[in-house]
Amino acid sequence: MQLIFMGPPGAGKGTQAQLLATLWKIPHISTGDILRACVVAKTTLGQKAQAYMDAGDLVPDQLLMDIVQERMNQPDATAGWILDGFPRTVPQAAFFDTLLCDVGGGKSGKDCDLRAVNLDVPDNILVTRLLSRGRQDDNEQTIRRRLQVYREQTEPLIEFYRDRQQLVAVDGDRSMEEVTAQLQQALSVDS
Ligand SMILES: Nc1ncnc2c1ncn2[C@@H]1O[C@H](COP(=O)(O)OP(=O)(O)OP(=O)(O)O)[C@@H](O)[C@H]1O
Ligand SMILES: Nc1ncnc2c1ncn2[C@@H]1O[C@H](COP(=O)(O)O)[C@@H](O)[C@H]1O
Repeated sequence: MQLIFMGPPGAGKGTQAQLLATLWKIPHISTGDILRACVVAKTTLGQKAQAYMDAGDLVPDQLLMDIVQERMNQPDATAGWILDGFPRTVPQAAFFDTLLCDVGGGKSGKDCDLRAVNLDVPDNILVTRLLSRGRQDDNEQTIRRRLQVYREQTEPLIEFYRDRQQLVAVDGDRSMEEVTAQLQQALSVDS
């Protein structure tokens, strides 16, 4: 199963991806988690990324492409994965198609079983959820910026995947259990 989880900050991507990846025994690959680990470890990458993350801006595409390329080449990523937080820009999505072609024996993202799940949640609910999550980038100013960046740079990917008939739209403004059930149904997996 090759899944991309999309949606605005606070939509529940990480929550659902973690749960379903455990259930389906495939890796949950969160670029945000990878970057936060690099910040904590004070790696060169973490030092480059921190200011962007604290401001609610996207980290430059090239850094993300390097991270994802390395991660997708690890042995546990051969049988499938849930990718959470990537791609987030049109250049990232184009890069990902090429990468899938390289690691997937010549089948590009367009031709493989990739599905892009979009979790839709209204802004007022997102802000409430994020303020109560209380991560370092969950203050009011950064949340507003992340939502703006999402609308400008990431939301266009919904049409990108819809045009390719790979989009699965799910209402994320439900309880966690209801969202999980919707996802299982939409992706036709019972367990
Ligand atoms: N269906 C839900 N109902 C209520 N709260 C939820 C739901 N799903 C997730 N949450 C809570 O909302 C917060 C944000 O969820 P989560 O971290 O999964 O979002 P995300 O889309 O991964 O966000 P980000 O892109 O900012 O990392 C968390 O505190 C989580 O517990
Ligand atoms: N795909 C990405 N492109 C650019 N920047 C990214 C990407 N994924 C994560 N980031 C940065 O990390 C924070 C937190 O990510 P979450 O997915 O919300 O945990 C994000 O605001 C970007 O600065």
